[in-house]
Amino acid sequence: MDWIFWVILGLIGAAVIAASIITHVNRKSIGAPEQPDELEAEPSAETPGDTVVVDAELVEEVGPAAPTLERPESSQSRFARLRRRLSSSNNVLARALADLLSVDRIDADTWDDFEATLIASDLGVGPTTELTDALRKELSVDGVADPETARRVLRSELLRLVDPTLDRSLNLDSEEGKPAVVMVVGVNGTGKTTTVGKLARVLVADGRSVLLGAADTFRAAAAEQLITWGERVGVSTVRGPEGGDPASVAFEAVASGAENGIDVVIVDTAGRLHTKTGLMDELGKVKRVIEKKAAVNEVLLVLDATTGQNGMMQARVFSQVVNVTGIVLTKLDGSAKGGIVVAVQRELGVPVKLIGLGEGVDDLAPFDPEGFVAGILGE
Ligand SMILES: Nc1nc2c(ncn2[C@@H]2O[C@H](COP(=O)(O)OP(=O)(O)OP(=O)(O)O)[C@@H](O)[C@H]2O)c(=O)[nH]1
Repeated sequence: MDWIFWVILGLIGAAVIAASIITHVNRKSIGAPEQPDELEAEPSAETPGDTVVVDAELVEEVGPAAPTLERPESSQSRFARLRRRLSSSNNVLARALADLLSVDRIDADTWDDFEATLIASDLGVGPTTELTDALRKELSVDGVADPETARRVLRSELLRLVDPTLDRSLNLDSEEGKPAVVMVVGVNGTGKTTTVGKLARVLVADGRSVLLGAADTFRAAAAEQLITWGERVGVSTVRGPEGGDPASVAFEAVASGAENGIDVVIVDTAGRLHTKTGLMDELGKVKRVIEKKAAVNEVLLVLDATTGQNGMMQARVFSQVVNVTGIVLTKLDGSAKGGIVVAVQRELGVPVKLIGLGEGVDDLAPFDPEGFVAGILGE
């Protein structure tokens, strides 16, 4: 009966070899780069404790099901549409300014109301005082002597606060043979994944090749949501197993980007409360591990404009952990608090680079100070 045992053993062995060949072929067919099965990323000098086991077999790259058929809206018509929305979204500020310009007599109460409205729009105390002082000089007690002059002062003061001198362009210059890397960070539900999708679409329309990294491995649906965005805009997504190491997925995405000559890798990270130290440390690790492969060009902090001053706290903590290079202010369409633009820039010294004004694929625009102020003034 010994021979039966040896035949069964032989059959099992053959099945195992066949299964491993099929797995290998499948991996190649989705375009994942060849990686050693287990790669110990070298610990960097600055963070000797960071090691990450990159299990390439667990990370897969999912390509778009079909080439994208949609054509992005032209930037001109996108901006015109966004500006219309902006003027209605900032209606509290716009109304306060319009009220001030229309009263017959400006007394102490009128100024108090005006200041209260500016503060309620999240402009911050300092900028509110500056704006009010500048206007007080122009507007007489007996009302607006010359509404055109007042409006001009208002426009230039607002513009000065928003600061048109800041560099708001995305830095996408990368080393030869390496992709530019954009990390997208922020608390839960601010609009990170949506922003990654919209941004990928803008970059693809600009003629750049893009790869997405789903470094949100906590939430079951997060990677699926990113893959869906990737399919919409025609780019592939690197994902890992649920509950896996987010740093490992980010590393793999950047490695794949380098191997396949991709211009920009956008890494979506899990939403995390800025108050949870462990999660914030993990975010720092994701960035350091990426940097073992390529420099991180941009760390974009996504802030929900409707959360007001709480957004300021988030901004402070995130910028301590990862060096934030730009703010994406989402949901300005649903907020009456456009003043947060000024407050957050002042606080961090980091410019608002992009704004989200809706859930649609084309509802992301570069932040344009002149357009923003014109929107606030309802022009
Ligand atoms: N109105 C509006 N909704 C937006 C905007 N950006 C994102 N959203 C919506 O906000 C919700 C959350 O967006 P997500 O992109 O899933 O947010 P997230 O930060 O990735 O969420 P987590 O992964 O849970 O942290 C979704 O319903 C989006 O459609 C925007 O600019 N305007």
